Amino acid sequence: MANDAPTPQAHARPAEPREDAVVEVRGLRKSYGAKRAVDGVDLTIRRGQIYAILGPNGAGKTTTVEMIAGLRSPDAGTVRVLGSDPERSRHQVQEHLGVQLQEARLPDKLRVREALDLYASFYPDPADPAELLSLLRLEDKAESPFGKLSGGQQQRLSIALSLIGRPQVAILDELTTGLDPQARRDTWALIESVRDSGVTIILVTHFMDEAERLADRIAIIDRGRVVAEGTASELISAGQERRSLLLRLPSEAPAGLREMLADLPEVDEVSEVGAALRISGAERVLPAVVAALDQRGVIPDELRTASRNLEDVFVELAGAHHETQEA
Ligand SMILES: Nc1ncnc2c1ncn2[C@@H]1O[C@H](COP(=O)(O)OP(=O)(O)OP(=O)(O)O)[C@@H](O)[C@H]1O
Repeated sequence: MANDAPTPQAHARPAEPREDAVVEVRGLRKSYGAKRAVDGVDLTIRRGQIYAILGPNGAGKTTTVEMIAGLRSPDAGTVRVLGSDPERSRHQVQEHLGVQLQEARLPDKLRVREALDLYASFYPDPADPAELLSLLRLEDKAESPFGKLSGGQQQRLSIALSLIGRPQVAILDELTTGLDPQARRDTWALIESVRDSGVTIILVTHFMDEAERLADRIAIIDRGRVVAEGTASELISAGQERRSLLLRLPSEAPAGLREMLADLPEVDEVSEVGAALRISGAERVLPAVVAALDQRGVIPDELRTASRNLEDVFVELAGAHHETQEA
């Protein structure tokens, strides 16, 4: 936090409060030296939602939620959590906000029950640790030291700790990174039950399947800006004029066919998906590919249209410069 010199917020646009908005962010900016990490972010998060902040590594997600949690000072912009500024009304906001930040580690020897009791002691009216242990299916691990828990159990404990103060809003950052597929699915089910118990959840993730599966709304953040916002189906259906198809060529297909398809004016992108090619492009990409194959006497083993998913949206919006950004 060395670069967090407090700066005036004189140019911030005033927040327009909305009735059921629990988090309102307007014109949020934050730089680290010359690096603009967050570059004018607006967000409205309503009560009872799972709201995903989705973006590639380094997009500015963590910096954004750290400002929502009052852990970093914005250079400009406003944040309201339950109507209050998390920096100026730190205690008031922290009482209602649970935060589970990326890769939070506890001392290896600290036992699960001790960790819950310790965190509970920070709050005037904490949740019952026994209830949380049962909600997170950690009852039989209550006496286990943190260092002896599996990755999934450690993750569940860190969720439990973020919920111990009975928060109205919980921020969960990179929740399922490093978990195996079953543990991820278990964690997703758990997050849904936490949302159903009335907690608004801000889920920071770079996993598209996680956002698509869990979130009521999604903000896609790229290079410090919100590049798209809506429900998963809204994001997927915007841009339907683009089409994708899956093509499996016969083994005797002439060499150079892939390059020939990539050069068609209707084709934007050709990528490999297992043994097949995924071809994306303009509305007329399917007839163009069929005609080009027919002209060369190639009969495909398989050719079908592919339904668009959040990954396609993400690649279109944030994918193009992702690698250069990381370099
Ligand atoms: N304390 C810091 N000092 C300097 N630069 C930082 C600091 N924290 C983050 N950055 C830079 O700011 C940009 C945004 O980082 P941030 O962690 O907010 O992104 P992110 O989307 O959460 O990515 P990740 O998932 O990789 O954490 C990145 O380029 C990062 O390198």
